[in-house]
Amino acid sequence: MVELTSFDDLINPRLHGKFEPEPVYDVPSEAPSEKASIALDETRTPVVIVDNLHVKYQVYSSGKSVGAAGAKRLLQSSTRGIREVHAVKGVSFVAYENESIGVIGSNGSGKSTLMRTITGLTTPAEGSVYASSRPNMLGVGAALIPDLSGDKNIMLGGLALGYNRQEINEMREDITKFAELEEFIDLPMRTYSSGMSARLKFAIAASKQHDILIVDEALAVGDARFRKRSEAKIREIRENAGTIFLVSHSMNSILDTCNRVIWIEKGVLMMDGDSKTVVDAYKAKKK
Ligand SMILES: Nc1ncnc2c1ncn2[C@@H]1O[C@H](COP(=O)(O)OP(=O)(O)OP(=O)(O)O)[C@@H](O)[C@H]1O
Repeated sequence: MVELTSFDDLINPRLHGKFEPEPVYDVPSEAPSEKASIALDETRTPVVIVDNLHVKYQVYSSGKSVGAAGAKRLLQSSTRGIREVHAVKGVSFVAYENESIGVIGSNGSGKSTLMRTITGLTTPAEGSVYASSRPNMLGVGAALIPDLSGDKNIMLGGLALGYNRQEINEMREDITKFAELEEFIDLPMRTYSSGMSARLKFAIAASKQHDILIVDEALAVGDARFRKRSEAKIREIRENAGTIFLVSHSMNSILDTCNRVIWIEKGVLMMDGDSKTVVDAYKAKKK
């Protein structure tokens, strides 16, 4: 059984000489809701534990999310016009090593919010997320620069993933090949079609072996053929002892790639089980 540790420990272990199994987040609410008890399978290695997770957004009624300036205004006189969106409502589950978990649900059901909270990008209102290592969202988009060539962007993306120059030089041919951009790799990325950029981003991000990887559908774009190859790559990452979450509206992708599915509707966990059972139940409900 692995020791579950907090993000703080992962970020700077030297600051945490003594191991204290703190949750990634633990924000007690004034009136805690009844906690669902989590059943752990003792025979397998848990890598992510989501315990009674609630996520809320504060939004202006204009639809804008409340940023730093908005939060300041919240402290001032009128708070009218601010609405709360309760995007994830008491979700609990345990993900184990080597699982490939599909995350499905209607538009706006809370899938991306749940994934962002697992990676630590979004703070929960209540509940906890525990992880054995830092979960990574597949994507290096933010690190890339459109005016630079695909090749230079491989270097940038690789550095963003933590590789050194020599390692990137050894990988660049494989990445270029996987992205099918051999003839275009010296051209600026802004001249690429959206499919070509998506392929390059996927190829760079997937070059790293992630222990816990989250793939949001929006990133797994490209044409049908590339989609098949990216699915195969996802399976390969999984086989190398990784755990993968795949958010998708394509039930075929989910059935081809995942051995377990979590179905969320309006922020509530509807079903968690083997892919076919959950996808069938979801399809039946959607009819
Ligand atoms: N940054 C944000 N600020 C305010 N509300 C948000 C924010 N992000 C998401 N929401 C709201 O939270 C709810 C869940 O959204 P989320 O994006 O997690 O759903 P989703 O299941 O991923 O949707 P889709 O399938 O359409 O991508 C929605 O009501 C959405 O409007």
